Amino acid sequence: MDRFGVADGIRPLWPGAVLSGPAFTVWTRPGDNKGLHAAFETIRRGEVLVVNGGGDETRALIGELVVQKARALEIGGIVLDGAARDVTELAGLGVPVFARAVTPAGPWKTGPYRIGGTIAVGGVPVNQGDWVLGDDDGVAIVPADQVDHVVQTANELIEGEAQRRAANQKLVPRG
Ligand SMILES: O=C([O-])CC(=O)C(=O)O
Ligand SMILES: [Mg+2]
Repeated sequence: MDRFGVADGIRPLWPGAVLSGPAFTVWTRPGDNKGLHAAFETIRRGEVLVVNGGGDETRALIGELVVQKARALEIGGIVLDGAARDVTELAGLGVPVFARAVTPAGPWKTGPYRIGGTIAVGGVPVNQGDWVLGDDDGVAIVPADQVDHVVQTANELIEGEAQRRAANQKLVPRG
């Protein structure tokens, strides 16, 4: 995607977290998680909860209890342009969670919020149903209408990288 689509400043909260699934979008007032609880009323198995929390780093939108809910509902994971807490427990729960920051301070729970529609995470636009990918390097968003093209291009890149890897293995020291 010409190096676009990568969410700036959004990091995995535990090593080895891997994420792949369609976006379920939420906008929330910075530091307020009422909209996340509302999202859990309709989000479906495999969908990735993607939240624009205004990039706020001072109040955790989720922690162990919210992620326990996510695990029970078998959602694909959580991506926050905002903060989280309880990171030690998150690693044990195994739900892939990506966020901008970690803070011990909890969230407000009064709203307002919006569910669905176009939001942004890390400066990247996200629509309901866009494909969300995450690993130890960070998060990328693939627009729904580009998924087929990106998968094809990625397979070509994988093939090219296999050739580069094989060529690298043939290198020997000079002199
Ligand atoms: O209190 C909250 O809403 C966030 C939190 O720590 C949890 O989900 O465990
Ligand atoms: Mg907690």
